[in-house]
Amino acid sequence: MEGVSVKNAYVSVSKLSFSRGERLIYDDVSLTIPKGKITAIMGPSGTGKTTLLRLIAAQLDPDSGTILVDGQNLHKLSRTDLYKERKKMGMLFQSGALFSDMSVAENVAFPLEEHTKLNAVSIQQIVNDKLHSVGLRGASKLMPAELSGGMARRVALARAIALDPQLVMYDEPFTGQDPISKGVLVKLIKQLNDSANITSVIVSHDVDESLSIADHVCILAGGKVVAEGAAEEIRHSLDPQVKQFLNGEPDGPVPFHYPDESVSVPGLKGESA
Ligand SMILES: Nc1ncnc2c1ncn2[C@@H]1O[C@H](COP(=O)(O)OP(=O)(O)OP(=O)(O)O)[C@@H](O)[C@H]1O
Repeated sequence: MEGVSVKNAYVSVSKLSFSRGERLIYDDVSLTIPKGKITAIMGPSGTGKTTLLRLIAAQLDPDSGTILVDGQNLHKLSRTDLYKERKKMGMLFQSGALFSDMSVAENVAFPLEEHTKLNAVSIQQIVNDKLHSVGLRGASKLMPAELSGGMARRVALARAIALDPQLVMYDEPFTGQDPISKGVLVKLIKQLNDSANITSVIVSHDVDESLSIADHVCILAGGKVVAEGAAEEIRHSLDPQVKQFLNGEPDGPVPFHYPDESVSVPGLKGESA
């Protein structure tokens, strides 16, 4: 199912290979992230989903293959041009904690102060708008330590969209959130995607939450794309690997164990006994 043709690609990954030391993370992978839609990237732990986001953002370079973002190969750009292009991307990484010594408003203002020449009044207006869009305008003066986990994630989201990005990448946005916060985040991601015509990519283990808003789904395992297509198609897929993943079954075609060369079974590449 690799290399599904999708009209209006915002990100096109073509024949991507990438290794970390001896470990082949991506083996000739092609996939598409459609423009203006929400794409969910799913797959077992350690497959390389975060790595894929870092490759798309050109924080890492492919060993071979190409990644085009809005038609541009970011990996070939000069540092200055790459810096400009990165401003069009918002990233909400798991590790993207708020600055603890800055208020909520100062956190959201930070990218605007770093990357624009806007005056303080304009910055304040944008900060208010962004906080309003995540329902936290009233929290602008609070410090991160005064926020719940769900509120902190929403502030981080307001910061990620401060520069009006065309592409927003969310790495495990729902992790550690209670069901209510998860529901709020799901709605927010969908709302932001639709209202600002953003292209969104969600990397997540939360199958139900991701599938509830995804238009396009890509399931990765063992260095390959095991399934890619419309969310509806994937949900009804009869492919055993897809079913194993969507149903959270520990045993199936996708190995549970991290590859261990010392006990690998001949003929089963990347699978341990
Ligand atoms: N900086 C690094 N140096 C070496 N190996 C790394 C580095 N970062 C990640 N890896 C390895 O690359 C592989 C893919 O990691 P990645 O974080 O992309 O997986 P993931 O699918 O996002 O996992 P999870 O769902 O558990 O977050 C893992 O085997 C990991 O150990």
